[in-house]
Amino acid sequence: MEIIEKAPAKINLGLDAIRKREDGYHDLEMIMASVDLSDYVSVRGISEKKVVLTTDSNFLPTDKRNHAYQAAILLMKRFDVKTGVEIHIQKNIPVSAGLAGGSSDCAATLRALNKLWNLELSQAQLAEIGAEIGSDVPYCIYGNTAFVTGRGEFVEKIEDMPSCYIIMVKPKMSVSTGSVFKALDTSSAFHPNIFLIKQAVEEKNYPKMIEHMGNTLESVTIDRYPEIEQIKKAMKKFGADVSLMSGSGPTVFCLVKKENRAKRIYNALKGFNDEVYITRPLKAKK
Ligand SMILES: C[C@@](CO)(OP(=O)(O)O)[C@H](O)COP(=O)(O)OP(=O)(O)OC[C@H]1O[C@@H](n2ccc(N)nc2=O)[C@H](O)[C@@H]1O
Ligand SMILES: Nc1ncnc2c1ncn2[C@@H]1O[C@H](COP(=O)(O)OP(=O)(O)O)[C@@H](O)[C@H]1O
Repeated sequence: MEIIEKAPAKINLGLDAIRKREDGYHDLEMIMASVDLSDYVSVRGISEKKVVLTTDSNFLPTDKRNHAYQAAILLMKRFDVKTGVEIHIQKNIPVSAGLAGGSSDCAATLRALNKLWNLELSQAQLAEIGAEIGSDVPYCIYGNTAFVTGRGEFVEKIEDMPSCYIIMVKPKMSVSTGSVFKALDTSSAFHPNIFLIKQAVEEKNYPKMIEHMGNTLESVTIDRYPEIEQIKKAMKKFGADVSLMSGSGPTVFCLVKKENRAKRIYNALKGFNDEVYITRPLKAKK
């Protein structure tokens, strides 16, 4: 039996890194939203007790460094599964981009294996297991628009973000999340008001949402890669309502309400960037 799970990318509409904790992680407050750009993870049971991972991407490890591989090994050990699995990742989300591609693949693998191995784990249990692999995995188990706190393990589903077009630019460089957090000084950093972004999303108030969107990590990554600021400015110049870096970067996204303007911005950005995507927010299944 083959099971295929969709693994969507996320953007951070708001990210506040509040303080560094004793364990080295940071306490965060985030508004996250899934977008319609997805990897696809397929799993197929095999009789031999092993994990075999393949992918169509040249940029991914296929061994224990892969988050999907780690998910399979963790479930296998914890629930004493006697058989094995072949995992294939169809990769569409850019890697090390601030879009949580690896975490989403991990979450999709957990969901798929929960079905394949009849483990009957709840979303909360899958999220708890996923937190052992990465901070963004619990959110990726739930997906859609959410208010996320702690290290990333507390996830509260909220209303879908207002309908709009999202244009994303992935600059060439890759950014290590750990190195960005290391360079962050929370005492002097900008702290967006996440409560107001959350309120705006709940009220479906697009103007209020874009007014308050912000990301504490943005200036850290921009200090290292000033071209992120240039992309942000270009997006605004071409007519975007708001532009922001996602997560630890380097992907920059902008939002716009009107389709014709979204297409114009996409085409203008394509003129001087190789990797540009036009997409929309994913809607929660009712
Ligand atoms: C910043 C965010 C925002 O959505 O996204 P990305 O830019 O990675 O997409 C996430 O919090 C990233 O989550 P994830 O990529 O899973 O991080 P992890 O593998 O758990 O951690 C990588 C490193 O980032 C730092 N880290 C991560 C999460 C957190 N709350 N505090 C931290 O200080 C730690 O130094 C850790 O060693
Ligand atoms: N399935 C996967 N997809 C993407 N990256 C993965 C995966 N498994 C492990 N990784 C590793 O995780 C790191 C972060 O990748 P990714 O999740 O794409 O970025 P980000 O956390 O910035 O959104 C990279 O070093 C990558 O090699």
